[in-house]
Amino acid sequence: MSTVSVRDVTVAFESVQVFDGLSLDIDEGEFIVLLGPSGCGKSTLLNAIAGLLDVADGQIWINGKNVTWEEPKDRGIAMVFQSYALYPRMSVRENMSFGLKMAKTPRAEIEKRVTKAAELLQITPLLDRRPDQLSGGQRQRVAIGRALVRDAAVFLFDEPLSNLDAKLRNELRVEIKRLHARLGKTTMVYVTHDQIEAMTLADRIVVMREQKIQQIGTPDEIYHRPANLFVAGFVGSPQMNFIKGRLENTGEGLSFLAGDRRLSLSAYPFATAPSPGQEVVLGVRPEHLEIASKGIWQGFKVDIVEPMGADTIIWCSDPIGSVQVRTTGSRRAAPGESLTLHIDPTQVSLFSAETGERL
Ligand SMILES: Nc1ncnc2c1ncn2[C@@H]1O[C@H](COP(=O)(O)OP(=O)(O)OP(=O)(O)O)[C@@H](O)[C@H]1O
Repeated sequence: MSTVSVRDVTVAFESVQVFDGLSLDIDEGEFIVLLGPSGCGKSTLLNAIAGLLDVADGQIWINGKNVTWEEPKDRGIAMVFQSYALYPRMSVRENMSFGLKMAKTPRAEIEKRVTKAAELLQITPLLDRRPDQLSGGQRQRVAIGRALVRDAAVFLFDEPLSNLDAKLRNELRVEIKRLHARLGKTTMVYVTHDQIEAMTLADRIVVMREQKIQQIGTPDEIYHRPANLFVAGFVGSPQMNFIKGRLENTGEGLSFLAGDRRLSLSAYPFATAPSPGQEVVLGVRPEHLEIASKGIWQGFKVDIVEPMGADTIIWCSDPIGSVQVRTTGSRRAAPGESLTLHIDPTQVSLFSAETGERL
């Protein structure tokens, strides 16, 4: 059953139309991440689900109920924003209780929920402190706790970790994942432009660009079978290598050709019927360019070597374009050295040069 259903939604800001009939179904208990560059419409979509802005057309359903015209507080959702927005003069306990008090929840029930949320987030020892006596990470935990006590079926997060330093962000990311697992059936919709957060947290990622959904898929699908050149280039660091070329029928069946480089595509799982002569872009992840002792892709010249600890990134140049190779941390190479690369054709992605769509 879908917990959140966005049906053919259009949003307009005065003269600017943001979505034109956007639809998305989110299942009960799913962790959905909305991922995309600044301005792609992630927050607008989240705010439309939350009821913080009106839709011009279409419907929003939450828990089997049409909530398109319901107030945010009546939608069965809880939100966590980038800025914690805690009340500075109230203790953590009071901050977490405030919304429930306003809703006239009985005192014993408030106490029970705050105790449980504090335990889940490991902030019980902080309950009597004020926000200015907390670190950034602790404040964001309190903000999550304040959402948690609402016992909502759907949690909406808008870049909740982007104000934190890298170490805290990693810690809290793991906490959020653990929280989702513990809560079981709670649906989470999480906005970020950080692909690591998206890959590690999501059951499914929704990749957006210019207010349109580009692809919806598991992190594995998004990473290994990107639907188009945009998704392929946006997800993955270092970025996927792109090599321009064309499809040709050779003695080995259909092949990719770029300059005098050739790759047999007999094992490539084409999603659409390929046409020989077609201009294409070959996409290959840096970790799928293997340094080999022999092979047909010889003579790639090493430009720069970046030792990263766990792995090494080697930048190579070639008449067909420059590529980045990800190899083991202990591998070294000298600038000017010549490398032979092996590519497994089942690990590559092919895109139409004309449309950018996956072939
Ligand atoms: N109040 C508004 N009035 C006019 N245009 C708006 C308004 N809010 C958002 N937009 C436009 O809608 C588009 C989507 O914005 P949105 O904030 O949803 O993007 P985003 O992906 O969340 O970006 P960011 O990561 O920078 O927050 C942008 O082109 C933005 O300029």
